[in-house]
Amino acid sequence: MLTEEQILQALSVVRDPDLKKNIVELGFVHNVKISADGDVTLDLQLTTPACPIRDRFKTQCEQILRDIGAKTAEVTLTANGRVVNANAAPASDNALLKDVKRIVGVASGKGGVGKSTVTANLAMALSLAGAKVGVLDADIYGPSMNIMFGVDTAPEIFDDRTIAPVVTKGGVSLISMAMFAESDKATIWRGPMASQMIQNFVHRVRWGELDYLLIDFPPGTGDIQLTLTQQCPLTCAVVVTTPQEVALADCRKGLAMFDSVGVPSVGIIENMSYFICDGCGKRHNIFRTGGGERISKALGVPLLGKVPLEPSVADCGDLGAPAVLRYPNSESGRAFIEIAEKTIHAIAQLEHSNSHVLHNFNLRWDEIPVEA
Ligand SMILES: Nc1ncnc2c1ncn2[C@@H]1O[C@H](COP(=O)(O)OP(=O)(O)OP(=O)(O)O)[C@@H](O)[C@H]1O
Repeated sequence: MLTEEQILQALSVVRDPDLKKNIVELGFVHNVKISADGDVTLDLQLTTPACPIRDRFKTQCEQILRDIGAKTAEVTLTANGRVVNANAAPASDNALLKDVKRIVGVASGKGGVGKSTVTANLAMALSLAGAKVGVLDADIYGPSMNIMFGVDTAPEIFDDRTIAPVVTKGGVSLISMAMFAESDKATIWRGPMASQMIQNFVHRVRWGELDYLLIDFPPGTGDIQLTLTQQCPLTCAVVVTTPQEVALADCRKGLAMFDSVGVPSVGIIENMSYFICDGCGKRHNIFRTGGGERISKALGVPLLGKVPLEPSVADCGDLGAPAVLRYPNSESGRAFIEIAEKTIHAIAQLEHSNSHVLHNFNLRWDEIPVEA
């Protein structure tokens, strides 16, 4: 007669390649039941229903249980307190995107330039202009879109493993990596897991009918970003920068990354361009000026607009409503509205030009000179 101890001992050879520990020490094994006839059932609790190797885990564990003498073995996969159907037929790859008219990647060559802030405000400005808009927060390093939109509800996950986005104030459909992480724990999305998760978000979310789906990219131009450009059927991209030389150099890398995979960049957005003092009303250029124009001219990618550094922009991020919704008449609010109009125009031009690749920088994205 098998014991629970023997079962756990035997299953400890199954390792999670991402977490580099075995499934018993990771606490994945629950509800071990051994019948008088030697039938064994147990639950295997996954960190995500989208675990890329969940089927392999199930097969491997059931085989081990039979090998050590179980008459029959049944492993039930669970995640987030629900049963995961390992054999559920996956939704056909782009089926749920069929009513999404355009997918726009929002990227930055480096972190901290305000890419997420710009994505949230651009989405809201497009929505306020009457478009149906979705946002996929794929910033695996610091998903923050749920905070920026003041959303704290979890999305509904259906039996067929599709997900319903959460609709924010102002009517934007939102899915964020943050909704799938425990808020009090640092979640490290490792390469393959992050990539699988992003694929699920793109292909398993019931986006419904959208005019624009904005994807907030992780900052930088590494492998993850490149994979994302290949996984998402992007219509085009916009790149966010600040006027600083160091940010501009990275902005070129971002543009060249999209170029290298044949995704046209329709514009550059310069954030934190200047500061207007609420005391003296004077405009202060904190960074050097003209950077956005220079890079736009050099690479032939339109500058969609400049957003000032304004406390209300940062405040809205903290308080859960994009500035353009709360202060549409502020300098930054007006800048975001203008940027949204120019983005609509740039995408329409791209669609009418019928050309897939607008630019040819003749630069390898990882070999960009540092000078702007
Ligand atoms: N125009 C602005 N005026 C004032 N504060 C801003 C502005 N743009 C961004 N910020 C603030 O700067 C900080 C960084 O912005 P954000 O998180 O959007 O950057 P990011 O480029 O997405 O960062 P990362 O991708 O590295 O996480 C935030 O605190 C945000 O509120």
